[in-house]
Amino acid sequence: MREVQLREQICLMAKSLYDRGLAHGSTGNISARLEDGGLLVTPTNSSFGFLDPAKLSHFDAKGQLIGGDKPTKEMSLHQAFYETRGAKAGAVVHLHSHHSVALSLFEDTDKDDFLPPLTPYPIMKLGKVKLLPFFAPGDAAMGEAIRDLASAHSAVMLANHGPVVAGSDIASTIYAMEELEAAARLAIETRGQSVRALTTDQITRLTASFSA
Ligand SMILES: O=C(O)[C@@H](O)C(=O)COP(=O)(O)O
Ligand SMILES: [Zn+2]
Repeated sequence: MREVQLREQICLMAKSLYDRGLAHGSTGNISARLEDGGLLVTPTNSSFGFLDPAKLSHFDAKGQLIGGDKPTKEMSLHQAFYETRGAKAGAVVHLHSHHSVALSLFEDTDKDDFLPPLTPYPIMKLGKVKLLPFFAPGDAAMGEAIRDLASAHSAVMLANHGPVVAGSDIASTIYAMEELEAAARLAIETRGQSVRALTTDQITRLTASFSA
């Protein structure tokens, strides 16, 4: 996708998240790869509801900031996904979406498989979501934690903070993020009740259609 179109798409999709309450205030950040290897990134302290395509932070393929406003404080987090996932990574999205954050607060949440296997789509679109410990926002140690996973997960949940999803392009990454939030909501709403989860065999078959 050309730079002008990508700028428009980032702002349009961010506004859609904001309008539906998936991003509030100035929370969250988005980055997306340009055809020349550079990156477009949401500026720090910007609101998804009011992004200006012309003001997105612009990095060249060498990682030098060459235009736009000051980038998100989470650049080390985003960079770690691009470094470890190579050509598979075309976009990275981070939110503070409500139900995902709520699910990360429970002591008994599975750290290696954050979402309970209740429906197919989260498994097909996200694989296993890794629950990482709490890091202060902007802490470069988050990038190290992502590098330690060595591309085994395309989605992680930062405990007491929010989810981060990497994908091949901006649209599919945001759709996968929405799936994560919907699955977390279902997990919260059915918590403590006697529900029929997917079986191990069903999960294995669904996992086969996802490649991290
Ligand atoms: O939680 C935070 O502070 C950041 O992770 C965040 O969501 C927004 O920070 P900026 O992208 O620097 O505005
Ligand atoms: Zn955040």
